Amino acid sequence: MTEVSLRSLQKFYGKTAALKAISLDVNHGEFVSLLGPSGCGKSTTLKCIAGFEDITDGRICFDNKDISRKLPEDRDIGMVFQSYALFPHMTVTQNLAFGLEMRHVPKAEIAQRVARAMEMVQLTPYADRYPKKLSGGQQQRVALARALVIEPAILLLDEPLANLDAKLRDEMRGFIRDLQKRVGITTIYVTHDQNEAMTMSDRVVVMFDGEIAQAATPEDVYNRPASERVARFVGNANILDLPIARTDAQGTTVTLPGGATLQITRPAPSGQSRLRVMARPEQITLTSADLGQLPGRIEKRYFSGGHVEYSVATDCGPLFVTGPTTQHFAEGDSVGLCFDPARLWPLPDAESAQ
Ligand SMILES: Nc1ncnc2c1ncn2[C@@H]1O[C@H](COP(=O)(O)OP(=O)(O)OP(=O)(O)O)[C@@H](O)[C@H]1O
Repeated sequence: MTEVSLRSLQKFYGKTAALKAISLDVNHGEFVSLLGPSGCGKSTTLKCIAGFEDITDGRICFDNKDISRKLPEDRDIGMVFQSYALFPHMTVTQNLAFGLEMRHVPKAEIAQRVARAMEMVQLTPYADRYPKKLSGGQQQRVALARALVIEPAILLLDEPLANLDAKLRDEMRGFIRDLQKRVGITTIYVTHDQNEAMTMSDRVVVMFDGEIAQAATPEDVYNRPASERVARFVGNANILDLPIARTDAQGTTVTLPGGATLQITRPAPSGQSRLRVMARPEQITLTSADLGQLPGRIEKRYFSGGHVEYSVATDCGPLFVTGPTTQHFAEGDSVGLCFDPARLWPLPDAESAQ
């Protein structure tokens, strides 16, 4: 297991700054996802770590050794891409053996390691098949086995599930995560799918415009976003801009339109007259109009299987709320909204000004 450190890593393509001095430590055996919109620099980060792109400035260290100038083949990395990039004229066995043959591993050992890798990804019955006779998920498992069979120190995965249909993607998510835990390999995973990042990772690194906006556990990124932009990118976020009634040792008290107050016990920025707070859709409950802290009217109702989604018009703007299927509100109904102040998250200063 290897620790990966990016130290003030910069990458320019001509005048385009793809990475603006990013720093990140990935621990031994950790599964870290790079998450962000298209063009934010996720793939560039991965390519720099793999050595497929030269870096402009900064350093990349594996176990504290600077490998920034090493050739890709000397970095001890396994990589899986969105396009499986299997050799079409080789069987599954031959695809897996190729990297080991290139490394002049003895024949008997190749046979053993290939058999073990094939078993790991449950493809033993398909050993003699050619890639075009395999499903997308099976091909992706071959790609994964081919990366792992060389027993690399680090596994890099660039949107490996993007070409699979939704059901297969769900299956492969669990499969990759279980395999990674079993093998214990340090893994960096690129995705623009927040569900994928949240369900698979020990830590999620949210990137915008070549910079790291937050690197934290999935729970922290979701419940305690570092900025309004992170809050809006990761899941649905209701942002309420509320006047501060008072700040004291107990926390910050804000006033909702209509007069109800909420005491926010989490630390809030000081010296402001207003506070922007985030409430996730499932952190707001709907009740009858006379009982809620904020009055509203159901504008839209969407049944989505496990729960119901509502768009509710309020004096704080439209709010997105999810509720249980056992509770029924119809479009046009007057409702009351209740907030749990312990779960409201005050957003930092800098973003409040935007
Ligand atoms: N070979 C290249 N030449 C010039 N600019 C590039 C090159 N590769 C990437 N870029 C630019 O660098 C920035 C980061 O690109 P990158 O591919 O890392 O983004 P990404 O987050 O992986 O996006 P996506 O999710 O669309 O793959 C973008 O502005 C992109 O246009």
